[in-house]
Amino acid sequence: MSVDKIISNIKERNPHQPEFIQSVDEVIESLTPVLEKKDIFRKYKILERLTEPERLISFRVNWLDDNGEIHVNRGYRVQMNSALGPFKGGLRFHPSVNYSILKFLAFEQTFKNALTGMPLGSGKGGADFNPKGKSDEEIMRFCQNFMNELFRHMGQFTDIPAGDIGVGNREIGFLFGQYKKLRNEFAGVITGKNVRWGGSWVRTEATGFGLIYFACNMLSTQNDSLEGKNCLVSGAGNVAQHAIEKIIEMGGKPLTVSDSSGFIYDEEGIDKDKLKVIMKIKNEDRGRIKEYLEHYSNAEYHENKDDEDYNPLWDIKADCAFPCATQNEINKKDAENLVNNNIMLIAEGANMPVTKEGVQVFQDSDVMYAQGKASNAGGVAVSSIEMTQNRMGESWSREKVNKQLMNIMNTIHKDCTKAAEEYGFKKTNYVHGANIAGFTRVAHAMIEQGLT
Ligand SMILES: NC(=O)C1=CN([C@@H]2O[C@H](COP(=O)(O)OP(=O)(O)OC[C@H]3O[C@@H](n4cnc5c(N)ncnc54)[C@H](O)[C@@H]3O)[C@@H](O)[C@H]2O)C=CC1
Ligand SMILES: O=C(O)CCC(=O)C(=O)O
Repeated sequence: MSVDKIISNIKERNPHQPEFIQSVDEVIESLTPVLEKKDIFRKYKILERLTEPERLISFRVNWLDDNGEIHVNRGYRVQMNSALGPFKGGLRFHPSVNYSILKFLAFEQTFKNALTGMPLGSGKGGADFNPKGKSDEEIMRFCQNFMNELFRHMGQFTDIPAGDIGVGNREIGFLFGQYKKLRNEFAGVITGKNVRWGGSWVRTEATGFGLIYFACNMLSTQNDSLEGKNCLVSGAGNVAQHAIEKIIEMGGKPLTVSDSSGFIYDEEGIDKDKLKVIMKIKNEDRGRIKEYLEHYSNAEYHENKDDEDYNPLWDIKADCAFPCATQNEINKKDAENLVNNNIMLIAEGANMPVTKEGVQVFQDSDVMYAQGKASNAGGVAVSSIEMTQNRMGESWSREKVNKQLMNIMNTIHKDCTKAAEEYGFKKTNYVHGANIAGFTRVAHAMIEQGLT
């Protein structure tokens, strides 16, 4: 069957799932030469099998709000692919969550987890629950009721969830507590746990730190570094906060931070003290990023407007851009603005933050561009390190884990450049490199394990 026919079949089988189709489309151009060169991948129908989850779970989550009113949400787990290890990937709590979003995330996770070189299958889950404005007690009740069903499908050798948008340290605590209660076992079944009770050092920071380690690798191909570079960062959550922390440590200057209402532009740069303020606003007060102005009135705040067809954050002149908020936050016009303003490097902290048309703009330019599959893989890599520590009953030092994270990001960078070159692409074409390297690793495992 031709590659085109494979793709049209996948589209027909998954109507009304635009994000999922987008994520599949994004890998096709990279994989076409691989599928054409290696018959075996077509014979074993690897692409068809990779795009069909091994298992889809959907369930009702009832919970009581603080006024005693009952609410009903929908919970999900997409168990995507277990060729390389148990299903592994985060949980997202956001009103937009549906099968299309979770299947795109789980599909990307397959490539990403393969790239880490660790024994990790792929999955993703979550609920269409909006944590915004909920009390701690409401969040706890929601997490407990979510786990009342999910626990049946998890296990340290089966499926190990973690956090994602709307699921941070607080939620992981409530989810783990309920799992422990239901199963009567203290096991490494969730990652991102507090270091005081089974978590790993550096897991909280890992995605943001890993992103910046990867970007440093990209810059080093041009004999350059982050020192003195102006950086645009979107998001203000886990990934954005720790990306900013590492940019500062590497001598760069973060200029922006954002949430779903708008963004802050601080021309003088966000330093360590300002980052502490952002962390307090977001992690403790659970407030809006606009509150930054109450502390630093020199900064500018731009409120999102419905009628704007581009995001002015991406039109600020800078050297590097790190989208760390959510999918499709950079459209074609944003991508053109970045390129026209001579951005050097874009590395994704978020999953699929650039639309298909935006990706094309980057691919047609000279800008260095890395997709999240490669550049944000540090989070799941340290999750794997947390799982290893849990199984061994050990707790490794912060320095040891951080060093491993750095080594993993260096290796992913090397593997991407090698795979791109092997198939005749430019060495620094990280899009093709990551897709090919991730695909071939998981494809061989699927073939070797037979048609299960
Ligand atoms: N937490 C992790 O370890 C990993 C997260 N990711 C990805 O990174 C991205 C961010 O995740 P986290 O930081 O964990 O979540 P988070 O919930 O801690 O933070 C998300 C941030 O994005 C902002 N945001 C959400 N929608 C937005 C919008 N439409 N416009 C602007 N800002 C918006 C939120 O206000 C929040 O500040 C997601 O794409 C996630 O899938 C990727 C790899 C690992
Ligand atoms: O650490 C994990 O298992 C999940 C990380 C994740 O959800 C992601 O890489 O997008």
